[in-house]
Amino acid sequence: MIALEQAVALLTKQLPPQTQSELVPLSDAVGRITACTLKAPLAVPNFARSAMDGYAVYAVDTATASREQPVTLTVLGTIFAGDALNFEAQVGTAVRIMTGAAVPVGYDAVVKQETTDYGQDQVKLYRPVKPGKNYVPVGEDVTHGQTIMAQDTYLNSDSIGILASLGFTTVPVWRRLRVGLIATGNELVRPGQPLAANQIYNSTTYSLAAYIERTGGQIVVQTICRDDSAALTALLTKYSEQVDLFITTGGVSVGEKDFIPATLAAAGGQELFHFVNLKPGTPLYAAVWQQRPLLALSGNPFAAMVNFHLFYWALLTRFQRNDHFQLKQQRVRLVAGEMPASTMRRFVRAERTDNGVIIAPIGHFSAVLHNMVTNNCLVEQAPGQKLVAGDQVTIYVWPN
Ligand SMILES: Nc1nc2c(c(=O)[nH]1)N[C@H]1C(S)=C(S)[C@@H](COP(=O)(O)OP(=O)(O)OC[C@H]3O[C@@H](n4cnc5c(N)ncnc54)[C@H](O)[C@@H]3O)O[C@H]1N2
Ligand code: MOO
Repeated sequence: MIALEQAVALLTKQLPPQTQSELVPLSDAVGRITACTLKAPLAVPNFARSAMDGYAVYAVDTATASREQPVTLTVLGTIFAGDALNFEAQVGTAVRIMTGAAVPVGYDAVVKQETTDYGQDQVKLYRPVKPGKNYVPVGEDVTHGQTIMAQDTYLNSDSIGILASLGFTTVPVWRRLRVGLIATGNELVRPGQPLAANQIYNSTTYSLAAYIERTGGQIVVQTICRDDSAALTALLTKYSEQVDLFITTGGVSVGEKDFIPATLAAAGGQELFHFVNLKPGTPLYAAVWQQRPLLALSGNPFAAMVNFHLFYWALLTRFQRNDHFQLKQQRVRLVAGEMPASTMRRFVRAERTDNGVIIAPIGHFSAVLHNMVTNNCLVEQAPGQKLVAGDQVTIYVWPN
């Protein structure tokens, strides 16, 4: 049986970094990765502006100002944010100015109004200011031509505002990872359809689709396939040109209908591994088919999610060229709960809190899904290791 890390390396090798980019509207770019270096097409601000409501002045005129002996300056007029400039600055004068308004060329400081008499035609200044005080120079935030984002930068919510401040309306990003999701099993029914006797709703691919779409992937197809080689081969053939990665669920164990490995072999697929040294989800299978990786997850819903987390984020990280998508490992304290030893390396669902991680007393079967509402990470358990409260443990946390 292959080791987990070896299996991850074998599979990720089959999905090279994305080389195709696309332009997306700025409002759709959050969560995407820049496909080239972005440089500032203008300075921000691109005019010198006031940081305060007050009076634009020559700093030198204010040198002797004090409460007892104010300096009096003639006020040439008022400028608001957005106004065009029509004042000629002269020594011995001031202009009433509001925050964000352009400072007329010549003035080199702004006296904030609280240290004046708020005069309209003439203003008394009670305190000196140094050149540059309350004066925002061109390019205080960004200079013209500055590299604002390197290639392969993850665009967070703040990045969108930064690009808006520079006038971007579209952003070049790497194209999405296109995924085909196929749930196999004669017992599976799509939510919305009536359940016949002994059938269940397909749940796993709904979680997978939610994770994939939330992190910038595109679901090309999400469907149920009967336990039938011809049907599976037909589906793979139909979508192979449209996807970068196939993910299937079920049909990989040793049961008589566990037909995925045999189907792939018959269709010319090249097996990468079958059965990985982990629990749950041991019968995990992967192959390359028509130059595309196919990851076949265990059928049991929680086992499938463990399989998914341990492999998908590594694939996405490489494909989208950014560590944001990595499954993060942390060492934390197990504050409550325990787990008996397992002969195999095991991943246990747990709840990460501000104080440490908690393993619930029940609900650890691989067909149990409901408690993933509150469980939000996996705790690693080495073969033969018992987990008890107080232990330092390694947890795996998936990206947002
Ligand atoms: N004789 C043995 N039997 C089994 C072994 C074994 O080693 N020897 N391994 C068990 C383990 S461990 C697992 S995990 C499962 C994995 O089997 P498959 O991956 O082939 O999955 P299925 O048999 O198709 O399904 C298992 C279980 O999960 C339900 N299921 C499947 N797909 C979905 C879905 N999309 N949504 C919701 N539920 C799903 C399915 O109905 C089954 O109940 O094999 C054990 N057996
Ligand atoms: O892979 Mo199974 O879910 O280990 O029990």
